[in-house]
Amino acid sequence: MELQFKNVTKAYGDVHAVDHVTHSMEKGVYGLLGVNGAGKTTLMRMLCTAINPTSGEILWNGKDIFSLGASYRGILGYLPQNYGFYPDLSVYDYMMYIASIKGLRPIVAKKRALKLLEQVGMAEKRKKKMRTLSGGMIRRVGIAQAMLNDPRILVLDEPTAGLDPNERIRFRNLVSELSEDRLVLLSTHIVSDVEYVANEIILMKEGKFFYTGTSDEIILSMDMSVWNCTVPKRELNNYMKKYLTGNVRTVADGVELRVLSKTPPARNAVQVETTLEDAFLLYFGEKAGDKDDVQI
Ligand SMILES: Nc1ncnc2c1ncn2[C@@H]1O[C@H](COP(=O)(O)OP(=O)(O)OP(=O)(O)O)[C@@H](O)[C@H]1O
Repeated sequence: MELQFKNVTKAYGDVHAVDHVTHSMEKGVYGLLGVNGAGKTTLMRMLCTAINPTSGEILWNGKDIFSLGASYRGILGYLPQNYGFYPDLSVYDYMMYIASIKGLRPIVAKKRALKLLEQVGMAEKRKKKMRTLSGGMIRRVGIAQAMLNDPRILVLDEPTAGLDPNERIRFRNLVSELSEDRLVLLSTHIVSDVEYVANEIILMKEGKFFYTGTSDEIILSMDMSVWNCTVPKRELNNYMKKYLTGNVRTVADGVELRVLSKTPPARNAVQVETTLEDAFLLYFGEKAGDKDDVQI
C-alpha cells in the first residue's frame, strides 16, 4: 500500500495552489495541517481525481491514479468539506443511496450500512431525516458514507468543522479506529485534531509541504523556546509586535503572555514545555504589525 506524490503542482493562473509536492504515504493517519488557502482542499481533490494536476504524478502502488480510473475510485472514500446530504432522506436511506452510487449490491450495502452506522454511533438515529441531525451527527454519517466501499484510502477534508469538543474527541477516536488497515488523510487547521491521532503530520503552507514528521519531531525542529512572562498592560502591544505571542491572560499585576523567543523575553520569564500549538504559531503565526492592515 503506497501512495506517492511526485512533483505535483496545481496552478490557477499565477496561483500555485499546490506547488511541487513530493511525498509518499503508507497506511496510517496523515494530518494535513495548514491555514486557510494553504492548498489542502486542492491536494485532496486531485487525490480523489476530481481535478487534474497541472504537472506531476500521483501514483497508487506505482500506477498513475488517473489512468486507473474506476478501479482507483473503488478503493477511495471521500468526505468533502461541504458534502451534499439530501435533507429529506433518512440516515439509512441516504446510506443506501450512496451505496447504490458506489455500485454495492443491495444485500452487501444493507449489512455494511448498518455496521458502519453502528460504528459511528448513529444506528439508533438511522430512521431520522438527515435535516434533523446536528452538525456532529451529519459529519459522522459523512464518514460512514465514505467508508461504504471499505476504502484503502480515506480522505477527510476538514471533517471537524463545526464540531463541539466532545464530538471532536469522539471523532478523533473514530479516525484512529478506522485507520487500522488503511491510509487516512485528514485536513484541518486545528492542531488538536491531529496532534495525537496522526502518525505523521504534514505542515502545508502556500502549496508546499514544508515539514513532515511526528508531533515530537516537529516540536524538536523548532529553533525557538517558549516562555511565560507577566508584563505591565501598557507593554502588551510592544510585546505582541516584537514576539510571536500565544495565549494572553489578564492577571492581577498585568498580563501573562506565552511568547516564542530564543532568549528570555522578560526578567520574570519562565521557560515552559513546547507544544505543537507553539510550532503552528511559529510556522503560521504573525506578529501584530507584521501586516499593514493589522490595527493595534
Ligand atoms: N478553482 C479555483 N480557481 C482559482 N483559484 C483557486 C481555485 N481553487 C483554489 N484556488 C486557490 O488556491 C489556493 C489554495 O486553495 P485551497 O482551497 O486548496 O486551500 P485550503 O488549504 O483547502 O484552504 P481552506 O482551509 O480555506 O479550504 C487559494 O489561494 C485559493 O484561492
